[in-house]
Amino acid sequence: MNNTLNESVSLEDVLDTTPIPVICSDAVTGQVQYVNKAFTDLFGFHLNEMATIDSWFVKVGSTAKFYPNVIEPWMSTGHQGASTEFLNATFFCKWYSQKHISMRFSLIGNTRIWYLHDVTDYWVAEERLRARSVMLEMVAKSSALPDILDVIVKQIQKENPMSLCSVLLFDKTNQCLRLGSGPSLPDFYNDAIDGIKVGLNVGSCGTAAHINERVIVENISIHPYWENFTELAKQAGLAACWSDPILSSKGELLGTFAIYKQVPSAPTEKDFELIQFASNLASIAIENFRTQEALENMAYFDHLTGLANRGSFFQQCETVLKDAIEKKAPLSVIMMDVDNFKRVNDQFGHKAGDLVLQKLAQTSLSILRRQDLMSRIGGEEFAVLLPLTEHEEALVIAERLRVAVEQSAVVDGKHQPIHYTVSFGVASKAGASCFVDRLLNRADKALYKAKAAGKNCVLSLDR
Ligand SMILES: Nc1nc2c(ncn2[C@@H]2O[C@H](COP(=O)(O)OP(=O)(O)OP(=O)(O)O)[C@@H](O)[C@H]2O)c(=O)[nH]1
Repeated sequence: MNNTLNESVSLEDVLDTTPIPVICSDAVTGQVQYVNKAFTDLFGFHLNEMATIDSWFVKVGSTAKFYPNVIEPWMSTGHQGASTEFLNATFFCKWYSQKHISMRFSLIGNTRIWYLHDVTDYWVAEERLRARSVMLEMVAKSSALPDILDVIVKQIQKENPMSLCSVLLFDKTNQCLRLGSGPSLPDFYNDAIDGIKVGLNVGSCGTAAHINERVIVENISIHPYWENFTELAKQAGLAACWSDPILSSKGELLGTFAIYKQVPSAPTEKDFELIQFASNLASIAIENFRTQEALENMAYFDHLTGLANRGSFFQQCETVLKDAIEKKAPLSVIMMDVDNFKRVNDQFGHKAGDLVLQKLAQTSLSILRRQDLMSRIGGEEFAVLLPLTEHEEALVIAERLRVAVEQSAVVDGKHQPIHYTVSFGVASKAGASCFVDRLLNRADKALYKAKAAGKNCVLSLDR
C-alpha cells in the first residue's frame, strides 16, 4: 500500500497504531496486502504467512466451509463498499487458542479493509453467566449430580477447546476419589481413575486432594506425581494435567476439578481463572447434592447405626409384603432386643451403650443377605425383614445372628471388652391374607416369650 496522509505519515503507520486488528486485501484477487501489528499480536500470523484472504479464513475458521458458507453470504449483504452488519465468528490463532471475533469490512478503491474486534472476554463472560444459570436451574430442580457436573465440564471445554476436563468426587469413608464427570476422556481412563486413593504422588488429582492445594503438572511423562500412571496417561493421549481441589463453603474437600492437555503445557493467568470458575461452580453443585443427601438420610435412616429407621422400615414392609402375597412367596420377620441394655448403660456409660448398638448393626449386616432389610425401630429394638424366606430358614438365620452377637464385643474407653446378648422373636407370613402390623405383632410376642424364657435365645409362637 502506498497511501499517505502527508509525506511522513502513511496509512500503514496509522493502522499499526490502532488497537483493532486490521487486514487489507485486494478486492478482486483476495491477495492479502497488509496486516497491522494488532492483528499479528492477536492471531500470530505475519503478512508473509498469508496468501489470500479466503485461504486464511479457511485456515482459521471453525469449519472447512466457513468461507463459502458464512463469509461470502455475509459479504454479499454489504453495500456501498462496507458491511452493513457485524459478523460474529470463532477463529483459531496460530498457536491454536480460540478467539471470538466481531468483524466488519470497508472498501476503499480496490482495497478491502477488514476490522477484527476481539470480543473473547465478553463472550466468555456471557457464556459463564449462561452456564451458571443453567447449572443453578438444574440444582434447583434437583437434577442428577453427574448431569450437572457434565454441564460444567462441557462449558469449560467449550471455552478452551484444547482441554479435556474431569470432576472427581471425594469419598470420605474410603479416602478415595470417584468419577463425577469426564465425558471426553476415554472410558478405560475414567475406569482406571475411579476409586484412586487420595495421597502424595497419586497423579495430579490424588495429590491435589491430599495436600488441599492446586497441582500443576506441565509434563506428565517426567513428573514424580505421575510416576505410577505415565503409561495410562500415554495410552489416553494426556500430556499435562492441572488439578484444583473443590472445597465446600466450610473449606472441606468435596473433590477435584482437572484440566488435561494433549501436549505438555503450562497454564496462563486466564487458565487459572477458568479453573477457579469451574471449581466454584462444581462446589455449589456438589455441596447442594450432599446437603440434600444428608436430609434424605435423616428422613429414612437412623443416625446412630445407619440402618433404616422405623418409618421407612414400615413403608418397605408394606411394599414387600404386598409383593409376597401377589407372588405367593414366603416372607418372615425377626424382632430383636438387646438383653439387659440398661445395665450396659449403667455400668459402662451411655457412649459405650451407643457403641454396642452400632456393633450389633455391623455384626448383623455381615450375616444378613443383600435382600434382607434391617432396621432400628426403637432404642435397643431392631427388626429384620426377610423376603423369600420360609419360617424354618428364618429361625436358622436368627440363631446365626444370636451366636455372632454373643461372640462379639465392643471395647470401652478403658479398653474393657463389653459382651452383650440379644433375644429374638420370629414370625412368618401365613396364607394370603396378612398384614404388616399383625406379622410384626406376632414376632414381638415371640420376642417377649424369648425374654421370659431367660433371654439370649430365638423363639417363635410356633415353638
Ligand atoms: N446408649 C443408649 N441407650 C439407649 C438408647 N435408646 C435407649 N437406650 C436405653 O436402653 C435401655 C432399655 O432398658 P430396658 O427397657 O429396661 O431394657 P433392658 O435393660 O434391655 O432389659 P430387657 O429388655 O428386659 O433385657 C434404657 O436404659 C434406655 O435408656 C440409645 O440410643 N443409646
